[in-house]
Amino acid sequence: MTGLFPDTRLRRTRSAAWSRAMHRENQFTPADLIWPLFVTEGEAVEEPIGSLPGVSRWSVDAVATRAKEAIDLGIPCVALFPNTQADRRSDDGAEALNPDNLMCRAIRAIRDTCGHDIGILTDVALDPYTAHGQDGLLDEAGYVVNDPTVEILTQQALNQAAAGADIIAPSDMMDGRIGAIRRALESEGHVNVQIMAYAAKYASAFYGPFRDAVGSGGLLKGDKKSYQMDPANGEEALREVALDLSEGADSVMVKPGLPYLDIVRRVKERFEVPTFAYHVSGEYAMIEAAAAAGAGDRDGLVMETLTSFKRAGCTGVLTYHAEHAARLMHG
Ligand SMILES: NCc1[nH]cc(CCC(=O)O)c1CC(=O)O
Ligand SMILES: [Mg+2]
Repeated sequence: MTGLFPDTRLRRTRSAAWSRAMHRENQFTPADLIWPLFVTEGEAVEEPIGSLPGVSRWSVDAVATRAKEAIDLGIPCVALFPNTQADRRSDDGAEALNPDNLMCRAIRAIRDTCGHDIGILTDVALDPYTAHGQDGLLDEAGYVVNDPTVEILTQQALNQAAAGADIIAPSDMMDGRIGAIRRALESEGHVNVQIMAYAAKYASAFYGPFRDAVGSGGLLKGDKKSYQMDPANGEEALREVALDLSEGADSVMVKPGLPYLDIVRRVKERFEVPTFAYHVSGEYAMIEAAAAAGAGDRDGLVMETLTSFKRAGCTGVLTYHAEHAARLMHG
């Protein structure tokens, strides 16, 4: 092991840039990024999102252009989130099953423009389509019912796969949905469509700007604590991950990111499977607010944060900083 001072001086290997580069244990690369894109109606539309400075909603044609840029930046995957018009939302979220909904049109536009040079990840949950902003169906008491929701989510996943999605990412936290979706994908011939399970997703205060972005924030009454996890729990996250893997998840996600790096580390060490983190909207907004207030250097904050995800054991990170970080890495 390590000897004593002065034989051992840990500052020796830090004394020059070449040496620091040589001894660096983790390196974040553009291939570690998943770029989230919000989709809205119209053509040639860019709508800035107030609570997410620097992030916009894009019309379908513009989303395809962004995906092309992702390829040029070496980003392997984009994640799509639709801002469904109010008049297409309903209590049962039926728009999620429409083969011509915003999500499906965006998938097809990206495929037309980019072929198979980029992965398309699609979120499975009903909140962008429900009039009440919850991720599933409600009973009379307003409780989100599990099994009937899983049936709709399964149809939603098939709808996305039929449109050309590569990775189905259920973010709803219903029990049993991974197995149901996997079986349905297999029986419909989508054997190579992956599932990235939002396995350990917490009922977090960091999702606010996202709900503005997809237009469900103002609609949501109450909270999501009857399905998303209690931020106080760690062992339960390992059970969630174990179940999703046993049901056929190809990779798992921990969400949010920074406040849950301990969970990332425990999942990675316990299961040794591809493990992703969702660096969520409120975390992005926090960094942007700090930089805008002069409390830190934006580029430094962004790259240090992304590197911390790698160090914790992440295979990759879904982040609103994806485009900016990729440009920084390309110099
Ligand atoms: N199923 C919805 C969903 N998918 C991704 C996010 C949040 C992502 C973010 O804050 O960036 C949410 C919000 C929620 O659960 O209320
Ligand atoms: Mg679960």
